[in-house]
Amino acid sequence: MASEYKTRTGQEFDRNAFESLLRRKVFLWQSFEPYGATKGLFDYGPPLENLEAEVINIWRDHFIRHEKMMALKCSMITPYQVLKTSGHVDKFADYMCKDPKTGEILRSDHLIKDVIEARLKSDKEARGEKVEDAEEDPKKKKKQSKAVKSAVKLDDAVKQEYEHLLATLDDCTGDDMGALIKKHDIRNPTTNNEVEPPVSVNLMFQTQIGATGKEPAFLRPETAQGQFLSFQKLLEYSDNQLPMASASIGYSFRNELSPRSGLLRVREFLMAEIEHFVDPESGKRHPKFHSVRDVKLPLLDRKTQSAGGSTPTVTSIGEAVDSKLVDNETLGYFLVRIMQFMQKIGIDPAKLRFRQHMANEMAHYAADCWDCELLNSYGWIECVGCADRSAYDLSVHEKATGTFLKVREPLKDPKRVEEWTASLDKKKSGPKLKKDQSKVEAALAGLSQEMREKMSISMEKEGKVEVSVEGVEGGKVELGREIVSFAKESRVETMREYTPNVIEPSFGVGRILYSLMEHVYWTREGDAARSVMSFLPTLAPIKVLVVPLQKDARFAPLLSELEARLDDAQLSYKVDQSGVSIGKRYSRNDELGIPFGITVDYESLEGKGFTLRDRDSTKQVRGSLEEILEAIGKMCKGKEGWESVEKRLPVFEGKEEKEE
Ligand SMILES: Nc1ncnc2c1ncn2[C@@H]1O[C@H](COP(=O)(O)OP(=O)(O)OP(=O)(O)O)[C@@H](O)[C@H]1O
Repeated sequence: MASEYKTRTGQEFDRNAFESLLRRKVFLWQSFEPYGATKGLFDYGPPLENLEAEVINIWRDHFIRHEKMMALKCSMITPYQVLKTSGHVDKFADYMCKDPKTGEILRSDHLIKDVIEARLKSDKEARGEKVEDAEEDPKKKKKQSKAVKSAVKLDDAVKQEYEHLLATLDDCTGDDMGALIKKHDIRNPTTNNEVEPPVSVNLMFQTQIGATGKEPAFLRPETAQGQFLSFQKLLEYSDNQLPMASASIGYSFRNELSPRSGLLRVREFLMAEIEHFVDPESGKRHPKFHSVRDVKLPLLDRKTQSAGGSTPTVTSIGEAVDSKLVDNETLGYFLVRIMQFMQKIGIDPAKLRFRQHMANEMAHYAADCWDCELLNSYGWIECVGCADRSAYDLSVHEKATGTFLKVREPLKDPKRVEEWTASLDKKKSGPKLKKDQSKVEAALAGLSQEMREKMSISMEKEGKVEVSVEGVEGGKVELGREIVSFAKESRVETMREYTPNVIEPSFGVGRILYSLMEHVYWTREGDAARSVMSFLPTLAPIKVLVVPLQKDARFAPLLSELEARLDDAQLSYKVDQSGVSIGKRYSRNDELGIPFGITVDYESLEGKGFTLRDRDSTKQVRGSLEEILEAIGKMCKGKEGWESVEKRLPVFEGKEEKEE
């Protein structure tokens, strides 16, 4: 079946040819190859390492500099207690099923989804309906074809049940999935073996700090927790002013059960995360929202998805926020800025959409959540998650550590408040409560106003109260009026205290890089062997290719001068002096995505300048060294395009391209 996924020039995308280019040009490979390669771990060679650095530079400029964010570098090794409090120890897990005969581990939800989707697809084929095949992962297709060998028509009721099952799979517990696997006879598609019931496996890599083993820790699964725990320092740095945002670029680690699809699901990956802290009572407005109000975005909302649709509606962010489709201005502002970043690095706008999370995909505390998805040959892939984490993280860390993680700001209009107080007479309570004293104090401090009022009435009537205290024998302590007293007091409140809410755009750099590489890949018309990586000049890993026309010692002084000038201009370059034809040299460097080529020829020796070649059009112009360097410099800064250079400098009718 023809792939739905096309290259930028509308050609069929050939994943094998693309992957072979990535290998040939050492963009990336599986880590530790001589030892048999480790799944889910990749090494980047020079082209990809440089590309990543360029993308990160643009990210820093686009977000950190432009939005005045506070860049942070927090530790990757994270104590157990931090991730226990954040909920990762208990909840950051996936269910797996084991094929008992082969030992293969399958992620339970992926297994169910793959098998049920295969059955639905085969039902469509049996009914003679068109099968949409955006997901062209060959491994997945192979699994699907193994799961269902020939087209089988399903009962209407079964079909409906399957569709419902897929829509609610995210809500399933491990036991639910176990029951589904049994009920629908779901087996390992590769072996057709029955699988063992789902078992929950935490995705964090565990380690320990120091040699005693007494301080368990994890490699962080996200950069966010370090940023939350730096909150008070950030607030001080921003002169106690909200909104404020921090940003962190660093590695995260997830022991994925079944890493697959190359860079898309790996075990160690670079994240770029922003935590934007905002006053919840401000309606989460954003001071710069007016500047993006009219920008249109492709939004695939919840309602469309529940009706089985997958086509986004192009809407201005102003309308989307006004209609509450997007919950608030801050979230909306970030969706626009994410799209603008993607455009800046050369992502194909037709292969980008924002998908709203279904209610069952969001964390219980999240107010709204949108993923920026990029289309590549594996389908639509989440590359940036943009979530409203509300006040959850700061609140839980404050509760667990007693550290003040709130904002305190003066009230414009101080107000008189009446409050019930609960005071312990420590001199008298000490001898009675002994080691439980501090626990009782904490329990009294945690009593609500309503509770304090009720207790004051009990105290009045009975002369004693019973207080629930965590960590004491029996969980309760009886306190008499000689020890504790309740009173209604009036005071003037001058400060407001609140826990900020957090909007978090979280970028997976590897997924973006992979999608970008697919988006810029194409082959020259009529010659599938001549592939090109059309990286924008602003982020191409190498900016200039220098090619002397032939191997000739007379070119040496000019080449040295050229290299010195390129170094001076801080332009990365590669000199290709190999013996092959100039056309071949250009062709093989097009695969590295080098946007410009300078040819040194015999006329150059006579002081008649150099030719400058544009990778995408293969057109050439001629100019002096000054003119050429100026043009390249401007194009690499995004200040000028090739079309305008072509108007300024005389076009050169070179014969290099034909000299294959
Ligand atoms: N195993 C992984 N390999 C590569 N990138 C990842 C991986 N897990 C997450 N990411 C990236 O980090 C970003 C933020 O992480 P987040 O926790 O929101 O992902 P997620 O919802 O767990 O992803 P998924 O549902 O695909 O596992 C994702 O949008 C993605 O780009």
